Amino acid sequence: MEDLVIRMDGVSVRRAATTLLSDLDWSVELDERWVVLGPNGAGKTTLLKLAGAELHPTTGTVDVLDERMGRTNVFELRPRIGLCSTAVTGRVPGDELVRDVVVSAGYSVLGRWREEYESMDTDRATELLEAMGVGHLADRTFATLSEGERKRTVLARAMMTDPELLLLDEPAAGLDLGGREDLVSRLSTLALDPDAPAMTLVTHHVEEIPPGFTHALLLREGGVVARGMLDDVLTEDNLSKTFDQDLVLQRSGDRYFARRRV
Ligand SMILES: Nc1ncnc2c1ncn2[C@@H]1O[C@H](COP(=O)(O)OP(=O)(O)OP(=O)(O)O)[C@@H](O)[C@H]1O
Repeated sequence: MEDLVIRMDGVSVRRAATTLLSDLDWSVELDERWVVLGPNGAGKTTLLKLAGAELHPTTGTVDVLDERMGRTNVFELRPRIGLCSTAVTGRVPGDELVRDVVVSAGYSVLGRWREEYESMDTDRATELLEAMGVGHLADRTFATLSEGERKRTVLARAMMTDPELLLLDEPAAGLDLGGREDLVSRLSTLALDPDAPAMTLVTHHVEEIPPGFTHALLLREGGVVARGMLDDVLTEDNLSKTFDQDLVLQRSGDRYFARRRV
């Protein structure tokens, strides 16, 4: 697969009579940063679960980091993938120290299980928390953090294992305007770093696309509306089809804004 980090061929996911994803082809290269955009129920989280080796397709093939789903040991594969989602945030025990939330990722656990971690690991966790602007909160418990601080902590955790692929499921959901802008800016710094892993970010909002993201996949009802380079794919026409609304799309510098045409 050479530089391909994710490759999906003819992928469908079905549950009883419901089709969550239908005949999807998609691939992500090492240096690409993808945004997956679509309305509620479009299949975005299902797609991310396939990429995160948490779900097998009903039909078709999924290769992640050169491993074929169904033929590989997912427990060996998952530490190579950084996952940042509300589901992960929700699984963190409230009494866990913020530094331990990050450092425990290196041991593939949530919830402190060792009295002492290696000091190299604790140093790296502290560095990552500082890079996310929450270094000063390292000795607080997770339950005492604001939503924005929790998201930044879980992002630091996702980076702890030095992943080859970073998957972000609605990282800005639930944040206030300042929190969203802070996160978009930190994700932009990461996206523009040539040493950062390949990234895929799921969102409902074009305003949340961090500058530096290169590609977009637009999903609607489990199918692809458009896919390719961000500038080519993110058009008024494609966005209106995706969200089934007559939308106006504006670009200001390297950010996008959308609203309904009145
Ligand atoms: N186990 C299941 N059985 C039946 N339907 C399911 C199952 N899991 C998900 N779905 C349905 O599949 C569709 C796609 O779900 P998915 O969570 O991937 O969408 P999404 O694009 O991430 O949505 P949202 O933006 O609301 O998070 C939804 O309509 C959902 O109700």
